[in-house]
Amino acid sequence: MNIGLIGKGSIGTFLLKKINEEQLLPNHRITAIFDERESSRPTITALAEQYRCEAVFALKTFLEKDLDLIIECATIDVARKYSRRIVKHTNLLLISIGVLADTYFADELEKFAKENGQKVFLPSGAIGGLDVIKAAQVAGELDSVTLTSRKPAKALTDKTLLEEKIVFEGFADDAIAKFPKNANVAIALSLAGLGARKTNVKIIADPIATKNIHHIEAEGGFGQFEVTITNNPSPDNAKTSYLTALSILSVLHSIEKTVVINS
Ligand SMILES: NC(=O)C1=CN([C@@H]2O[C@H](COP(=O)(O)OP(=O)(O)OC[C@H]3O[C@@H](n4cnc5c(N)ncnc54)[C@H](OP(=O)(O)O)[C@@H]3O)[C@@H](O)[C@H]2O)C=CC1
Ligand SMILES: O=C([O-])CC(=O)C(=O)O
Repeated sequence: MNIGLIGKGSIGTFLLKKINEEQLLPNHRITAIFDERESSRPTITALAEQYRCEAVFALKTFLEKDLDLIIECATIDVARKYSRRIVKHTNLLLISIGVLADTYFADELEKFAKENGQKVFLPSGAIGGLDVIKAAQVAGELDSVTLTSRKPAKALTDKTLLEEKIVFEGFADDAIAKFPKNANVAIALSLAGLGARKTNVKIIADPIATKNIHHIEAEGGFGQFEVTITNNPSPDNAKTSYLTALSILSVLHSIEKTVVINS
């Protein structure tokens, strides 16, 4: 598969290393990196040279490339800006899943993808248990879902905290509006289950925590479910759990398989 990449941060550079340098997924290769900002030219050019792919500075050129999939690992704003045009040309993997909290945008993206025979892949990111939530929801056997995220205080606030503080309590769509770099998991959970207006979220800034801990509780006709994941942070971005990038590799790994385990 020829892959196009948007985002050269902790996830983007990890993918370049694993896929192009280490060839962890022999059937996949990142063939182009895209960034139209003038200020990014030197970095994108250097990365393209290092990882033997092409640096592309115009969206039109990027979309004309022979790409089977474009991976967005940048920001919600980037996802909002480019996704709808991307799915008119090729498949899209979104990691800034929070963009889909805007239901008008999400419906339009789905419509454009469908009309053009493309898929939108949403990895499980920094959480697990979406298989359970999806299975419970498919026949309406899911009544409540709550996510409690505990992150190092400095990932969530500029203020110095001496003790832990609940910085958000409410629904998932408000969580992502307030914490666009920390609550993508809340929207992934919403999409798997009850939607962003019915998924409860609590975010705790913890001055002692060094890991990103997500606790999911759900119940309904299926039974009760609880899972806690204690994520190591990415080496280059403490806000982002390392598992997020691994979950993208996992989607790529499954994409061409004949026997696929649901996740
Ligand atoms: N779904 C999930 O479970 C999770 C999702 N995420 C989300 O994944 C995304 C990527 O995370 P991560 O790699 O850690 O973030 P980083 O901040 O490390 O990297 C983001 C990259 O996007 C680049 N970028 C910003 N604007 C543009 C633009 N207009 N065009 C092209 N590139 C751009 C940035 O470049 P520059 O620095 O030069 O501006 C940077 O290289 C984020 O949105 C994050 O919130 C994170 C964790 C979990
Ligand atoms: O990486 C994490 O632990 C969660 C995160 O930032 C997000 O969902 O945006």
